[in-house]
Amino acid sequence: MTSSPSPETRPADPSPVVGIVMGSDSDWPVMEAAAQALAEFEIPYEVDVVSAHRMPREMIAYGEEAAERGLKAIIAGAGGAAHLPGMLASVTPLPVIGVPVPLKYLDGMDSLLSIVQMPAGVPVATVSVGGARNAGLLAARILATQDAELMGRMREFQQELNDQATEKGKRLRSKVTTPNGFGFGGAK
Ligand SMILES: Nc1c(C(=O)O)ncn1[C@@H]1O[C@H](COP(=O)(O)O)[C@@H](O)[C@H]1O
Repeated sequence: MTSSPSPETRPADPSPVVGIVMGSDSDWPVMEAAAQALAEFEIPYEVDVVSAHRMPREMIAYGEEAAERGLKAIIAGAGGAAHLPGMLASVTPLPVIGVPVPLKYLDGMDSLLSIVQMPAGVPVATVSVGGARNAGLLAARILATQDAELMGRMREFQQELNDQATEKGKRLRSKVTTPNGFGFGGAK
C-alpha cells in the first residue's frame, strides 16, 4: 500500500496561474467544471467569490493585482446581471473568459447577454451558457501557446475526442442499416 507523503516531504503547491472567480458560491456547481478541466491538464488554479455588485472594491483589487500575482488568465462566472467578467476585464491586461451561469429565470440568457456584449476595447471571451468546461479548456489552450509540453497534451486530448467521436459513428452505423450502406467513417 502506498502512503501519501508527509506534509514536510510533500512538494509545495505550485502557484496558481488561472484564477476561477464567481459572483457567488451558488455558481460553484456550474463553475466546478472549469476547475476539473484545469486539473486534468495539471494546471494550478485558485477559486474565489468576487462579486462586482456586492464587493466592488475587492473585485477591483483582485483584477488589478491578478497579473502581478502571476495569474495568466481569469475565468469569471456569474448569473443574472453578470457584470463581473466585464469589470475584471476593464482592470486587468490578462485574458478574461466569461461563463454565463443559468439561474432560475431566463435560462441564462440574461447572463449570456450581460457578458458577451462588451464594448470595443474590453474583450471577454464568452463561452456558452453553463460552458465552464470549455472555459477551462480555453485557458489551457492560452497557456499552451507558451508551453510546448502542454501543447502536446492538448493535441493528445483532441485526438482522444476524435477517437471517441469515431467510435460513436461506428456504434451508430452498426445499429442503423442505411439503404446504400454508406458511412462517413468508411463503413462498407
Ligand atoms: N452576477 C453577479 C455578480 C456580479 O456580476 O458582480 N455578483 C453576484 N452575481 C450573481 O448573483 C447570483 C445569485 O447569487 P446568490 O446565490 O448569492 O444570491 C449568482 O449567480 C451570482 O453570480
